[in-house]
Amino acid sequence: MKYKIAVIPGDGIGPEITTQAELVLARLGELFGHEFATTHVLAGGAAIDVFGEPLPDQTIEIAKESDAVLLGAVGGPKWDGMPGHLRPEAGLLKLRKSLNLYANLRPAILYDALKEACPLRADLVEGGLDILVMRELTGGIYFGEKGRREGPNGPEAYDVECYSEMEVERIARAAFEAARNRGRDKKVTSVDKNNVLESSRLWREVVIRVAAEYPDITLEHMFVDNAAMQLVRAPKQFDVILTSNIFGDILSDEASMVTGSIGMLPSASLSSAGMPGVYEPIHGSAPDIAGKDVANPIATILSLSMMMRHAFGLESEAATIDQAVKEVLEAGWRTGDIAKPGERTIGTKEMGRRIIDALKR
Ligand SMILES: NC(=O)C1=CN([C@@H]2O[C@H](COP(=O)(O)OP(=O)(O)OC[C@H]3O[C@@H](n4cnc5c(N)ncnc54)[C@H](O)[C@@H]3O)[C@@H](O)[C@H]2O)C=CC1
Ligand SMILES: CC(C)CC(=O)C(=O)O
Ligand SMILES: [Mg+2]
Repeated sequence: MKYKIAVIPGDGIGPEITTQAELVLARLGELFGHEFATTHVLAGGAAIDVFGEPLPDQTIEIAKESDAVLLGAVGGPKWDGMPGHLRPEAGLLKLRKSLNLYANLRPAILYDALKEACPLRADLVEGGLDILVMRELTGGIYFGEKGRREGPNGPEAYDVECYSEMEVERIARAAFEAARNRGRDKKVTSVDKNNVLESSRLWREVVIRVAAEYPDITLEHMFVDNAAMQLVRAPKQFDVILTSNIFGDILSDEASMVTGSIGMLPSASLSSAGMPGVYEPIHGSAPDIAGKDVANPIATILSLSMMMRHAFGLESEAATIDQAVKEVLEAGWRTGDIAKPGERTIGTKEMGRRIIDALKR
């Protein structure tokens, strides 16, 4: 079978990690007899350099014609001085909006072999961790009205947090469905700031309404400040965390570190309108380590596993990737971000090669 995949390497470590993921994809295709046909397109700083804008129409068109999109990361100091709407990050937001990718699934799993990379006390993560952050991705403050103006005390700036009932309803439904299908604690923790924000009060009302359709799922509510604390105090209490765009962005970075490193967390950004999903690591372009062959490619490789499952329904192929990653970690191979002090480390390319060698049908 042929699958069309648009690849957006992006900036910084983006090209290094997507290269490894593409090599995994090629080997997986050989093993299972699929043709994964990739087309490279530009977004982010790389697109600004060529086209003068962070998301050219051509990239959106090719993405829309594809079955799935694999993305590295965008952004970097070279483009930091650009006006907001022309920055690399604006291209990523536009891509998410253009494809209506309102549901961002960020699974934070602590692998057995990485227990020691978790900075928390061993008893807090005994038995492992498997949290799904369900982040709303096309609404909220990242997309609200923004601007500069003259205020009573001089120049000021504003960004508006706004959610419609429809936006909350569909992401809540995605979270309850996920909690049901995961078959774990069947619990959704909705994270908001309902004690202060009107948008959070609407969020909570809608979530409670949707919860009535899921009597088998336990719903609890938590303020975001408490959630940030609870994630390091007692992370095992979480099954599915349902939250807004900005809160999910922040909490998923925190959750990633609880599982060892931000270099481990994949994501799937999905729509329900027949658009292709975008599969990408949750981390950024890491300019501090770009071009040094030290970035961990596992988050990107695990994003491919999510692509196999969510875009193509290829469960065995997804399990093959997951198993290969597990075996390589169990064999003790580590990039710098998941290594103990003084432990021998391998680079991006070698980690990719070892995962490819471990792929077995
Ligand atoms: N999805 C995307 O394209 C995202 C883009 N960004 C952009 O990335 C740039 C850098 O942002 P930061 O705040 O530094 O976040 P970042 O996630 O790029 O890096 C944070 C820290 O984690 C490390 N790190 C990240 N990924 C790693 C990996 N795979 N292996 C090992 N270490 C890794 C970095 O070296 C850095 O020390 C900015 O321009 C930002 O706007 C940030 C987040 C997401
Ligand atoms: C441009 C940012 C919103 C990207 C980001 O930090 C993320 O999606 O995690
Ligand atoms: Mg982020």
